[in-house]
Amino acid sequence: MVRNSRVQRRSVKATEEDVELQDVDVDAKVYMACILQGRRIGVAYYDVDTRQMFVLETWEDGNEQFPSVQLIKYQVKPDIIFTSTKMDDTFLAALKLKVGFDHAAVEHAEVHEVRVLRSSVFTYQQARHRLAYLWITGMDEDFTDKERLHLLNSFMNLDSEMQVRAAGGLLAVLQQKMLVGASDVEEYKMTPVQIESISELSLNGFLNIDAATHDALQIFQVDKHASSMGIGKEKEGFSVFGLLNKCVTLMGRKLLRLWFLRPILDLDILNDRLDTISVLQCSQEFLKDLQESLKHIRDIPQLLKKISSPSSRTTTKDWLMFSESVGALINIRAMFQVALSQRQQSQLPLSDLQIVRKILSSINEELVYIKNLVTGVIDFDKTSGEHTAPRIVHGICDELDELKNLHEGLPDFLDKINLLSQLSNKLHLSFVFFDTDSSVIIAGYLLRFGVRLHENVLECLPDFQLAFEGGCEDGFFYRTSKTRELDEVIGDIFHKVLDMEQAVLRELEKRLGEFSSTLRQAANVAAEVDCLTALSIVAHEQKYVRPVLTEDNILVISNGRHPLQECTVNTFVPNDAHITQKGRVCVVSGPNYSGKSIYLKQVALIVFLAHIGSFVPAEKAIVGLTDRIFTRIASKETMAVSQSSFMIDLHQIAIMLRHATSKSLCLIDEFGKGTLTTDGVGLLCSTLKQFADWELPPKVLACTHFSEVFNPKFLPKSENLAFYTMSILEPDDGQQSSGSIDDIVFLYRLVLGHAVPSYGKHCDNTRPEAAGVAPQILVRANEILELMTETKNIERLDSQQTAAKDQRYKTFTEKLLFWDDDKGDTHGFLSQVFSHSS
Ligand SMILES: Nc1ncnc2c1ncn2[C@@H]1O[C@H](COP(=O)(O)OP(=O)(O)OP(=O)(O)O)[C@@H](O)[C@H]1O
Repeated sequence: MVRNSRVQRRSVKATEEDVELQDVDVDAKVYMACILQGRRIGVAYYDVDTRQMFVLETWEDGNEQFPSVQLIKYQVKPDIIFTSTKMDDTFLAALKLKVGFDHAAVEHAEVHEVRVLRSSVFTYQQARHRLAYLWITGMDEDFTDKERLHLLNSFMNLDSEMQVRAAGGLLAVLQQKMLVGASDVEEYKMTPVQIESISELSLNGFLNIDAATHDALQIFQVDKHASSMGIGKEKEGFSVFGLLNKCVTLMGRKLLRLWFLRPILDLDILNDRLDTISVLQCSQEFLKDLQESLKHIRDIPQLLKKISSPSSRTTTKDWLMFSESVGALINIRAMFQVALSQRQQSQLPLSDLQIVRKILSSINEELVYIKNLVTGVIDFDKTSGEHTAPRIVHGICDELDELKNLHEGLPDFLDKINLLSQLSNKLHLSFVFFDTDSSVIIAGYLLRFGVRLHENVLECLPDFQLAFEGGCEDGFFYRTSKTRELDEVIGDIFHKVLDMEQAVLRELEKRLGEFSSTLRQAANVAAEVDCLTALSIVAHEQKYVRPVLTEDNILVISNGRHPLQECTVNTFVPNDAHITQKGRVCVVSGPNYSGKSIYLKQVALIVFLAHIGSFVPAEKAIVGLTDRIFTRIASKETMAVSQSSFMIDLHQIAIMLRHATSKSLCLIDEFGKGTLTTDGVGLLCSTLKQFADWELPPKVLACTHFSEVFNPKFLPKSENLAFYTMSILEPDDGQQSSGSIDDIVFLYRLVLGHAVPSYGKHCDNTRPEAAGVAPQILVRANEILELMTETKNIERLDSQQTAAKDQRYKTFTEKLLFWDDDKGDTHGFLSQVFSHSS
């Protein structure tokens, strides 16, 4: 019954969409859907031949050609791309662009079609609904909705909104064309076509990191505003981004965020960034000066948008910021020119750096012209306030100058007339001028009398006409032939001046529009300089070193540190990592609190930072290019599918096993502890075995408390497996442990070998105490542990209450034994016994 109603609901939706989807009359090999929201891009594509669907969520950097989209198109080669009606023209143009890496390739590139579908096809709810009822090979017919959703979640992350929306939109088209079936519609069940698999697409050229990994590694951390309701701006909390973000411009911050979101694999670009940091960090003085100049650069693209928009009015402040920004750009160029002339002899010439070339070519003479143009037109001295309309300098237009002179002399002129008129007829009258800004909507010159003119007087003055009375200048205001004459001769000078100034401003804005691409390019270069300056400052302050990036599939770190953790402890113990051909699956054991998780994360963070082009917290690091970092670290509630913590863990492992390649880095932190120990051991050992069986496994770092992993019956020996432990100092063998925290010294040092699993009681005695666990619980835990180790019976725990009860029962039993029914008083005996027991 329930099932039928669902079929009905679905059919209604299908007909609504059919209105538009009917038009999809193409026969293609590769169908793709691509949508954009803010800077997030969602992509899904389906290959008809292999019946595989791929999804991807990525970020764009604001470049109008959308390079990631072009890269995906180049990789996927779609015949048709579907997108939503809500996409803007720039994005549509980017989707339509033919792709190829040189002119000849573009010439010969296949033309693909771009079709726009109603935006509702791409809503998250509809998309998720469609995905939820999708038939994928391997799905059992008996699967419940929940089971199907769980399986789907192991194929793709249902929390990634954009990829879900793109996939849903694409499915609408595919279902319309009967290319794929849905599990809840009978007629589709007849169609044997199913999707073979759904996978997350790895974007060639990028180190792919999902949100869970960002979270686990604390790459970003947003703190809500401190106000109780969380209202207000969010700010970056204690995170790797927060640590490295020493940018001083908004554009720099945005770009650095993008570098963090999309670490790259291009060795040329990465090495160039590293070269730049090497050079810059040598001169702290230069870095300081550079940041001083950068601070004056505002969000140039935003200012340009305001300047070129016909609907928004610019203020003096906008022009001041614009002029200062251009001035600062010119200053930065000058600083590099001076540095270039001084550093010719140095080992790494500045002129070899890409960023220096960009500065010299993008911040060119045109910017000097722009700066002169703006300061030559806008009168920054003559403004009445930052938020008022800008004024124009003298000397731009003769007519405007004349009017301005007249307007400036107007108060004197009116005073003279007033004086004359008062002298001539001794009446309290004056010439006043109202403009439209005044509370009275009247423009022009009026004659003011302190009293209303009598009708007899007005009869003698036929050209006098009462305009109005009162107003802010108390009195009676008349138009006369003389005031009309004044209107005609000098008129509304103020507004004429404003109009003419606006016209000059529009001309200036138009002129600047011609240089908008130069300005944008210069702004992009400034953002890059800001990011590199920030990374150089951090590299110097935190004593990071330059990593060696290599195509070889290895990872060698000497004395690596955790960038965040080292800021929070007095002495941080550095550790090595050595992953080359053998022993790529590293199992790290050790007691609680011995530094296992920190070690895993620090290795991943060093790899991550190297792919941004940053120096890394280590003494030496050779980092092989990595395609993805996977994590099974802290379980986090997910909104897309209601899952238990253990289910989330399983999904993370499933995604890892499905998508990892030899070039991936996988972090597994205590997988299997969220279920029965036996099940957990089984799952962990089989996962590690699966990786160890590869010819060249991914680089795996797994930490665990399960001692079974050392038993070859559970985890067969393999040269791909390597065992490490976090060393601790225990009391000498002969010495009796008091079981206190002081007995163990955590050395936080990774060494080869196994951890003998006798740490339990030490750990139980140490950290839980620190975490506020009551001492009696710890004592009892120790007792149980010891009895279990010695395979003895665990006796009942005696308390005062149980002892009192025991005593009562004992007394009762004794009395019962000595009682003789023939001799005694039965009634008295019973009342005595029951009064005791009650
Ligand atoms: N290399 C190090 N140098 C100094 N202190 C460290 C180091 N590594 C870890 N620590 C300290 O030890 C604490 C615990 O580390 P971590 O969480 O990695 O332990 P763990 O072995 O993973 O514990 P558990 O098994 O309980 O998860 C950290 O919060 C930090 O204060």
